[in-house]
Amino acid sequence: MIAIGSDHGGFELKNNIIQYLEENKMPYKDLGCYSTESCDYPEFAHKVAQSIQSGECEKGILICGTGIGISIAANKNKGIRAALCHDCFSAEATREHNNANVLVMGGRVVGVGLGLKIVETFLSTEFSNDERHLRRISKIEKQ
Ligand SMILES: O=C(CO)[C@H](O)[C@H](O)COP(=O)(O)O
Repeated sequence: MIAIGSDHGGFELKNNIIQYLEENKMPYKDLGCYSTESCDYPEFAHKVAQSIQSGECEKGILICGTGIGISIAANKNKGIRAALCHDCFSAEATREHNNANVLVMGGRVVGVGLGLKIVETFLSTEFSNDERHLRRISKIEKQ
């Protein structure tokens, strides 16, 4: 299950991603926001983080205007490795190297075409399980 959330700045891209997930029969949970009305991104970062921490969702996708604020907020939650990616190379590398469990994008930064390609790359790339990456991730967890 994929948890997805955004503020008003990411609302449109979130809707496009939801359409992509539905077309590809990928189960998801939409944790808001539900309109373009101005709202506060930490709320949605926290909801997505909680759904992963509880084990209900395996991965998450978060979008705000830039992707910056919502990734800062998401990364304050234990066990959350949220990666702000605006290119496919980073989306692939963050899965392979960091075992990132949340993809973050800026709805005012990327267009729909690139955004969906980044989602596809992130969701289809496995963690390498390499010893050096596991060691580094465990150091993050201890901080
Ligand atoms: O990108 C963001 C946080 O990093 C927000 O989406 C952005 O700050 C919202 O701005 P505004 O309230 O002016 O629409």
